[in-house]
Amino acid sequence: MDKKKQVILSLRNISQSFVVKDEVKPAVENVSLDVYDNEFLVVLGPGHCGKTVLMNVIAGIEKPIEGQIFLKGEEIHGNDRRIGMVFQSLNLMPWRTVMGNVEFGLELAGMEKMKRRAIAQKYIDLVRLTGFEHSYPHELSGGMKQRVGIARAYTNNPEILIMDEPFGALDAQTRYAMEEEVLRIWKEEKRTVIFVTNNIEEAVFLADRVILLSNCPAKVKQVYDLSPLGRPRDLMDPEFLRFRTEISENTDLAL
Ligand SMILES: Nc1ncnc2c1ncn2[C@@H]1O[C@H](COP(=O)(O)OP(=O)(O)OP(=O)(O)O)[C@@H](O)[C@H]1O
Repeated sequence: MDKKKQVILSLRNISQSFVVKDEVKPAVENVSLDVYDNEFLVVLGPGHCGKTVLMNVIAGIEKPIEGQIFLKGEEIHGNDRRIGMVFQSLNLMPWRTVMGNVEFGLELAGMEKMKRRAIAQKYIDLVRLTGFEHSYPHELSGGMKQRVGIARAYTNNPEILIMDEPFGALDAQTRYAMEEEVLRIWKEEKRTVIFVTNNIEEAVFLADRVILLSNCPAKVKQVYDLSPLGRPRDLMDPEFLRFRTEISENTDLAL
């Protein structure tokens, strides 16, 4: 069987809701999906549709009111270290250097210094921050901070990496550059990536498959297989534009 098509993560009937001023407000409704090993999956949806809530549920930060999550066929409950996360607001520790931030997870896990430094250095090199090991977050540009966040996540050696709108706060040029970078890193250091965005072009540029979510509460509206596009992708290619238009016409407007 094609290795790419092995299911690594399954969501079954995931629902999440919150009580706001005595009213139950659903945020995610009955989401079921399979994620394949090593694929680049993009979860696309309008603003405030429930994307972050869904990612928090997968990462075990929130417990869903209904549904099950299976990792490699076994049900998981809550946080699992095989699932890592890169946030838009990176939560870098300003008092720690790039190295200090990247090695933090391994330090917490009690790994001795030489060993954890070697692993952290590998990922600092991978994200092309070699030479900035001793810099502090305030000395870095937005794109460089994202690189630190990516290196930190990889250093913890997750099998699945969730990236929740990592480039939402970047200017357009840096964003394009980081999209290329994230694909380069994914090709060099294969992991399953679940990348969240509300940007259709970004989704079509990056994804093996796009999961299109509806407006809040988030439901799976459609799944698009973009493998016919091949890689690298050209934003002006007629097939690229056809997918972009098709997804755009099917996307709910953010309320
Ligand atoms: N802890 C909470 N309590 C109450 N409501 C919440 C909570 N967390 C999320 N929500 C609500 O759930 C809905 C979905 O939020 P979520 O952050 O998942 O959206 P999103 O799709 O990630 O949006 P964006 O693209 O703007 O980041 C929103 O209406 C939000 O206000």
